[in-house]
Amino acid sequence: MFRNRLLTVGLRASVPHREGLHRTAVNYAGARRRHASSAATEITEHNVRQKTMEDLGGPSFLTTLNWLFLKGYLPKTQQMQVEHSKIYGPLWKSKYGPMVVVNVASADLIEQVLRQEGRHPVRTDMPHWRRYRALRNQAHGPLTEMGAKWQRIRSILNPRMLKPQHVSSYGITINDVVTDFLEKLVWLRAKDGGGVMVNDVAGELYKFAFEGISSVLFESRMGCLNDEVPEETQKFIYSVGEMFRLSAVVVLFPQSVWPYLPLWKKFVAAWDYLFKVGEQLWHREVRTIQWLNKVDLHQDVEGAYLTHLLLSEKMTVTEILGSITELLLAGVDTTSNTISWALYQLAQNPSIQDQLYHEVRSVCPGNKMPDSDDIAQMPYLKAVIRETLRLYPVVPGNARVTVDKEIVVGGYLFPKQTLFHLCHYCVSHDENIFPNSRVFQPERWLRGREEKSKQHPFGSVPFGFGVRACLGRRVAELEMYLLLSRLIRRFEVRPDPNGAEVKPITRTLLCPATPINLQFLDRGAQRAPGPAAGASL
Ligand code: HEM
Repeated sequence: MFRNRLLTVGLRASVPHREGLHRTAVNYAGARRRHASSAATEITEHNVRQKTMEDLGGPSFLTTLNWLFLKGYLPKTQQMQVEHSKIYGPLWKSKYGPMVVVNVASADLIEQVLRQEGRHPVRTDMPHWRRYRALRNQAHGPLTEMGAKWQRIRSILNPRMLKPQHVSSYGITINDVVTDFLEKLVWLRAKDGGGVMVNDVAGELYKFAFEGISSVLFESRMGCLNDEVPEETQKFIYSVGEMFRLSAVVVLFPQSVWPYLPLWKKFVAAWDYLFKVGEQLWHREVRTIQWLNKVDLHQDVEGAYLTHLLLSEKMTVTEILGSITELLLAGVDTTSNTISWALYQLAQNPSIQDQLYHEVRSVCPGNKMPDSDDIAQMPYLKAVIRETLRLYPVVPGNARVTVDKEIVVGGYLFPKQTLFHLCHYCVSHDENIFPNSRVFQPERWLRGREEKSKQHPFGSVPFGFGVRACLGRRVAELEMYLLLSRLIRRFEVRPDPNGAEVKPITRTLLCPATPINLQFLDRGAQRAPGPAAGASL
């Protein structure tokens, strides 16, 4: 009874197909394993019947709870994707409380979903994030807005975030942050690491990423890399973590009980703080602009993203605040986790690190600050980041809702409003697409390699695809390239001799389960630049 009720609630979006469900229940009773590759249609005596979502196999809510809580997959849902795809094939449905989710775990099928997106793709309706904004009268940003309003926001935010000539202008600002971060590493290893070791590199990179994105957005420094991190910055960092942690739990409860949950109050408080910081930074920027009299001059201001938004006068203050807060939120853990994993892998693989070092030294010798033109000549550096994002996709699974039309995927017809979960982690570890998939091999991304030419274009799409893909991709890449190239040029990175293997864990994003501690040794002046990697990406 309980199960039936959940099923009914969960399938509310597919009412037109209920009849199909009953028929299917009879036709397929007892069938446990279903594979999307099986025939698209079922041929009966009288007709050919289109398979629908109801025909898909997958775990019940209780089975899912068992996996999450008893089998212990809650912190490693990325691995649950892999295990479930072994049981159910590349397409299956799971139930999470009242939600039914269709999991898609093959590059072909992910391509089918993404290529059928309309003009206004929706990730999920994120009811809890939207409810907060309604409660506090705050505007939606690119992460939470939908439909034509979302498209309008993106059309305003896109140019200065994605156009190469604008993004490369952030290089100087980011290089300043990188300089401070390298000094911070030196300070940390002297202070707590016996002159070599830096503990919890991901935590330090989190501060780097926060400083990096805020300096791009506001052109002002937050002091995250100071010896003593300002209290409000620490609280912002804490609030982001709390908000993500509580998000995953709040959404499991019916919306009607949210206001009565203590965790809802904490969730609201975390968001309040994030918006408060956004507002403070906004005020600071407005004062600077007024001081510089830039508004009167209407000059083209390269650099500060917020200044540009303010001067363009295309958004209201509330809208700018909504967008800036979401950009801050999206731009920190993503970049910092990715660089942490890249360093972790480079430390384990000295020959790969050497190859990267030689490439950087040959393109950018001495203390020259790399810029976008230099980066363009560093295919190996780019391959290192691509491979890191394949092995550790920071967004391990991405949601997509079919809003206004039915679509066919893997031969199954899905109704409007179907919620798809694209299992990127599972696909980017698929041996058929990436041989030796567990091994860190940047070479597989180098042009001219046979493997590269055979790769499926949707085998690893860490920034998403299409019009709703990551807004911060170019800035994130620039940050990661500048930091990694300068860091490897200056230090030789080695693993913690007493450290155990660091595994990934899913806390909304894919993070290191245990702290990553690494040794940073100054590169000897005697090391001569070696040959460049010689390949191109
Ligand atoms: C390694 C770094 C990053 C990775 C791997 C990453 C990945 C992603 C992914 C997978 C999505 C969802 C795309 C989709 O649904 O198709 C996304 C969305 C988004 N990202 Fe990133 N991201 C990164 C860094 C950043 C940074 C630095 C920013 C901010 C400057 C940012 C801002 C956003 C925003 C605003 C969205 C929502 C876009 C929309 O819905 O229109 N991301 N990102």
